[in-house]
Amino acid sequence: MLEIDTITVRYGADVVIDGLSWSVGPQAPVAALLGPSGCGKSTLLRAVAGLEPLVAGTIGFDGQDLARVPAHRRDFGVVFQDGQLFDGRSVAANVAYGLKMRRWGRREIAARVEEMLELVGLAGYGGRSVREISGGQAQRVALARALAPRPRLLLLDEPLAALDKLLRDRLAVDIAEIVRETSTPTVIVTHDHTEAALMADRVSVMRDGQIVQTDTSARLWLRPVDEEAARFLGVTTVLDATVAGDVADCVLGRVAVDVPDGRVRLGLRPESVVVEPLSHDIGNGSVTGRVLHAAVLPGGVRLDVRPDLPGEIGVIAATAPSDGIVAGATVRLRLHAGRVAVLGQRAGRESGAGVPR
Ligand SMILES: Nc1ncnc2c1ncn2[C@@H]1O[C@H](COP(=O)(O)OP(=O)(O)OP(=O)(O)O)[C@@H](O)[C@H]1O
Repeated sequence: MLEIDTITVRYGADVVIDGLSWSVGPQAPVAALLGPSGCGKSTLLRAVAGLEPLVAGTIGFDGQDLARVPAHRRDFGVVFQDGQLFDGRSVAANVAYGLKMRRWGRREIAARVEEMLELVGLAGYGGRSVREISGGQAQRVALARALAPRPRLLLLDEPLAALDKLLRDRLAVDIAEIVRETSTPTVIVTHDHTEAALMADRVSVMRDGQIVQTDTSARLWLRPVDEEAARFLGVTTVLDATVAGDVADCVLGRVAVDVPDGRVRLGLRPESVVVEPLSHDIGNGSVTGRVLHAAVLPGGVRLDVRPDLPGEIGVIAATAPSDGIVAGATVRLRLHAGRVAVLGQRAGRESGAGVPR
């Protein structure tokens, strides 16, 4: 569907997209572009939309080179961070906008607007002014407006960034369902991993104007391509380890992994390290440590632990299943198999066994 081939985009002398190639195909029609602020995500999206000129390379859609197709002829729907609704107009007039531009008939427009408002859960809101709706509703209206003309591709630029976390996660799931229901291939730009995982079939990590990794979110968490990607994806500690027969051995003990024998680097998030009471002698080469800080969160306890190890390993972020463990306690650390990332390795062996898909 979407084929981006070695494109370069510049703002003045600054190269923002640098020889980037990327594609979105029918096997994974909802794709997320995930990356830190300023890496070029919006610029890439704007280039696809036809809003930024290319210095080099090509963008094609369904085999057609888009070089000479202006933005309004691409049949792509775009939703920006703040929706950019037409202020002072009604919800229905906003959704109808693209249809009027395309000279749809009155009755067709009315039916399509109603259908779209139903789809985004805003049936009955057509007559309201967009000043009288909430931020979440405004983003739904923006989505309805973008989807109404049946675009060939939907481009979402941080569509939920202005909303609070709870609403964001719920709307992310809703939007993912809506674009699948309408079979609209979609590119979502975000810097939020949860949003990317909730919405997309495939996630591409972007850095300094380049795509550094494309994978399912499950593989991305377990096999980040390098330390920078791992840290961006929530890894807090990186340790050297040696793998022999599907077991990685590191200073914090041993853990099952699914990579070939040899030296590797493990990436640990708080969920990768589980804290047990000292009385649980779990063997397996586990180490002890002292809890520096404990915070009770809805999903368990988040801890900072200083392991009883020589050398410069530093403080480890860890989790405990219940809140009996307090600052000052001496505890045992256990690595959680299946939640430890291995850096710079492709997932699994031939079968990829043991790696969630
Ligand atoms: N119109 C512009 N003129 C000059 N420089 C720009 C322009 N738009 C963006 N840039 C610069 O290009 C780089 C990439 O910006 P872009 O908005 O694509 O990043 P992003 O990954 O989408 O960031 P964010 O997540 O903060 O929106 C940044 O350094 C930015 O300052």
